[in-house]
Amino acid sequence: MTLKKQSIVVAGGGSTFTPGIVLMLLENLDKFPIRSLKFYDNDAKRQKQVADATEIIIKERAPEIEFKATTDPEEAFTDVDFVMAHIRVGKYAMREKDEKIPMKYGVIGQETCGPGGIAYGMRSIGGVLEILDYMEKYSPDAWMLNYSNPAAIVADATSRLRPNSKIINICDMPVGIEHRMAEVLGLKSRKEMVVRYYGLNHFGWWTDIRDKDGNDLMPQLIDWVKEHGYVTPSELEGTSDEEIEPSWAYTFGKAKEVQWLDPDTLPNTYLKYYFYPQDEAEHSDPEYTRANEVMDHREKNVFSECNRIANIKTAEDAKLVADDHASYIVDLARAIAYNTKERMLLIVPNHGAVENFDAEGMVEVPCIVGSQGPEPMTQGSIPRFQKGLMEQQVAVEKLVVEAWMEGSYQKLWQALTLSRIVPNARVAKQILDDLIEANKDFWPVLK
Ligand SMILES: NC(=O)c1ccc[n+]([C@@H]2O[C@H](COP(=O)([O-])OP(=O)(O)OC[C@H]3O[C@@H](n4cnc5c(N)ncnc54)[C@H](O)[C@@H]3O)[C@@H](O)[C@H]2O)c1
Ligand SMILES: O=P(O)(O)OC[C@H]1O[C@H](O[C@H]2[C@H](O)[C@@H](O)[C@@H](O)O[C@@H]2CO)[C@H](O)[C@@H](O)[C@@H]1O
Ligand SMILES: [Mn+2]
Repeated sequence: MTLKKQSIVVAGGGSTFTPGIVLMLLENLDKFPIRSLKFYDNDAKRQKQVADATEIIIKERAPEIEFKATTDPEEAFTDVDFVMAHIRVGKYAMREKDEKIPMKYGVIGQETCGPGGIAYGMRSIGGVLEILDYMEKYSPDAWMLNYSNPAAIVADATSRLRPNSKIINICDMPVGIEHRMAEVLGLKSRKEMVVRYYGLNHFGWWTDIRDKDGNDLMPQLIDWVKEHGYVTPSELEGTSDEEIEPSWAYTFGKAKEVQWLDPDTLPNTYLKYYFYPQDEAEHSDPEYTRANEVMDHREKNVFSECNRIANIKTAEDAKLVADDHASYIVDLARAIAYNTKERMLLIVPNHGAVENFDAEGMVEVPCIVGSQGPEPMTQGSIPRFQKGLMEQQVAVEKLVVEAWMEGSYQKLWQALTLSRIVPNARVAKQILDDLIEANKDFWPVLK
């Protein structure tokens, strides 16, 4: 059967993750053929560096694909089937502030959790809605597959403000962890596992993991994780060929302490910020946070490699890589384009998938994905511990969205106060007032 050729726009063309997605798209042309690839960004200079390298990569590996990079929404969003979005409103300069401002008050600052995530959410909602609106104006039948963070807040905002839009919010953390689980189990690929999982984004638990024959893999995994977290055997032995930065190594190790809270399940790594916020604050350097690490490593590496490719005019020895992050979004696009019915974890309206949880909460659960989009799979009732945590966290996320919609200072103060990461309402207010000052070019005015 001949597969229909697809037209893609990557929104946030200047993202450090764009080259990985391009490479993954090129590696999958037999399963997901492409006729047109476009980049869209509101920072022409940043995007051009990635685009110049991409132009060379495409010329060498798939010259039949039409490629264009633009800052013009009409040109970008006209005649597309998929928008693959990963924008960062305020870029790393604002991520650094999200992380450092809470630290002034001894509170951990994080990209997607606690006060940092709340600040980022208040910037992202408008940017993501703008892109969604461009898509619906210029290509009303297209789907938007959105990685832009903080995915939990963005997903709640898009489901409330654009309830009929074809947007699916996604996260690569579960597939990143599943990749590690597969290594612990000695499997060739994470795709050999069938999982049950529930939670909010960056706030969830695996309840069941089996191989394709139905054999239960949980006992073996739990035995490993309670001792080593998600550090892999080869990392323990020092024989791993996957490069990992110290902060991620610490996170994967810390997961064991997170797992102890519920010995029957396996947790998402991000729960460490909610269970051990003081440990995280103590472990962080307020002068050099993850944003600094990313700017010094991933951003430098990706942009210097793109610039090198553009200078030597060949990508034959390119050192850019495609990982689970890229394979996940390409698999999702393929599932929709060709009705593959792949089982994938996605962020969707609950509507009963978690039986005893808010029907309007955006939950992360396994879904069967076909040309109509995701069909969530029911995960049953959840225990009181997880339900209590999720009720509190979903209220934080919904209050942020309401604060953005209504321009409400009070609701944002409530959101910060309700976050498990913030110790009390007074500290919440101090952090909020500093965040308002730092975000005056991005947030709606709060009254
Ligand atoms: N959901 C996930 O699991 C997951 C995983 C990895 C990265 N991410 C997210 O992907 C995004 C990109 O991450 P990164 O580290 O590569 O960031 P980055 O800063 O390198 O790239 C983001 C790009 O977005 C552009 N941008 C910002 N606002 C825009 C707007 N309004 N319209 C168009 N373009 C805009 C910037 O100019 C920049 O080029 C972030 O939101 C990050 O949190 C999500
Ligand atoms: O601090 P960063 O920018 O490196 O990462 C923050 C993101 O972390 C998760 O994505 C990881 C992923 O889990 C890992 O397997 C690998 O692919 O790197 C990704 C990005 O570094 C998380 O899911 C994202 O939401 C965060 O933005
Ligand atoms: Mn994520």
